[in-house]
Amino acid sequence: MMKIGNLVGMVGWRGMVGSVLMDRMQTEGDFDLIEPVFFSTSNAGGQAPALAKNETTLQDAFDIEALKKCDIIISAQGGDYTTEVFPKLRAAGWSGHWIDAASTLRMKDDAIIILDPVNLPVIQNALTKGGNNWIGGNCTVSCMLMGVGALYKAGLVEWMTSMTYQAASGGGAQHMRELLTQFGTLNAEVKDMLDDPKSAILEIDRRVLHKQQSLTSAETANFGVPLGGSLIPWIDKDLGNGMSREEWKGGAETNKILGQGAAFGTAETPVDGFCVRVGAMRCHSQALTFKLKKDVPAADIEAMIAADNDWVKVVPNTREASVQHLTPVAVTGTLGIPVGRIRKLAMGPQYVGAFTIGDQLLWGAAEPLRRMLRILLAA
Ligand SMILES: NC(=O)C1=CN([C@@H]2O[C@H](COP(=O)(O)OP(=O)(O)OC[C@H]3O[C@@H](n4cnc5c(N)ncnc54)[C@H](OP(=O)(O)O)[C@@H]3O)[C@@H](O)[C@H]2O)C=CC1
Ligand SMILES: N[C@@H](CC(=O)OP(=O)(O)O)C(=O)O
Repeated sequence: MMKIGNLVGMVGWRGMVGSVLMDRMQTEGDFDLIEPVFFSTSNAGGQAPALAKNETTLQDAFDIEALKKCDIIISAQGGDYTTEVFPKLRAAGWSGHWIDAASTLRMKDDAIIILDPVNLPVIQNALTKGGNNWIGGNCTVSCMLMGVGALYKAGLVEWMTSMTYQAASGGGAQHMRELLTQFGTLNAEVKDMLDDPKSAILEIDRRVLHKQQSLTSAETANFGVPLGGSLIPWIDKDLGNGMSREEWKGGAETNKILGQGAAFGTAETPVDGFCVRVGAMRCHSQALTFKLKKDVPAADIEAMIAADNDWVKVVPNTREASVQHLTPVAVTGTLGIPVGRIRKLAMGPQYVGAFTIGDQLLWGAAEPLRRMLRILLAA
């Protein structure tokens, strides 16, 4: 295989996912290895970030000729951009490597969902065969597999169901702002009563509910309904069969990442559950139930999970450890993937429960992209 060049187009670098990506790339010294070219959909000709080396102005992210010069393009710009630009770029004969955070191309036959601590052999196999479309997985799926991938790799999982608690950031920056604004609005509504220790809690509750139920459409513009002090049991599109698109991704993407299913000539592992938006900021949490193919002692399960990769951490199944280390507040901004609450369930010795959390902007979005860049540069 020919050495891959290091002219790397950066698209979507100033968005929320892009900013986390830029931060991680600087921390890990990725820019020392590449010649970055920064693109913009809104400010072509403007000043590129200080990290730019030769090309210090922003290039037009819709200019196919400019994009074609890149050996590798990393996009965190979003699905609409991918839908518009990627086909034109390939149609224009570009054979470079496309690394993308958006879901648009994930399930295409010629695309690999990248999560190298879990599926490096799948990635390397595709690279050897000339693969050049590398797509980051759904945040919930990626964080889940970083935590409990060991059980899948060991061929132990008969099926898994996940109940998710997904953060506001999954919807984007405006959703995070909306959640915090709602919290502020609710607090303001009862501030006088909270300041008075003798005030009646049921009256506070009544006032909060009334406020939640009377939020204006501007105050719920992003989520569509109140999230502050509530939850939303549906994420992404309605597939019309009772399933949300986010729930569908759980099964489809998990199997594709693991290199199993019809496309690989093997059976799929059933993975299904419910995806729920909660008032967390940027960590997705999930309660998992496994049916294992055989009875494996809980201590062995813990040991397998702990040994799987450098980021997973088994949290002892005690109250103290769980409330300290198994929360979005403890995990946000870190690459750590804690897995706790591991225990056999009442249904029988093959049934195991676990709870895991991941920062959905790190392992859930940015980190697999920059690691794929490193894999390409080392190839
Ligand atoms: N949000 C998430 O949790 C996850 C998102 N993804 C995917 O990543 C992609 C991007 O998501 P996300 O980062 O949330 O999108 P953002 O909306 O934060 O950024 C996308 C683009 O919007 C433009 N933009 C316009 N106004 C601003 C502003 N005030 N600040 C920053 N950028 C601005 C920028 O483009 P320009 O510089 O060209 O103007 C930017 O690159 C999507 O495809 C999404 O599916 C994947 C996993 C998780
Ligand atoms: N859908 C996820 C965020 C996301 O961007 O997912 P995907 O990359 O699969 O579209 C959420 O809302 O939490």
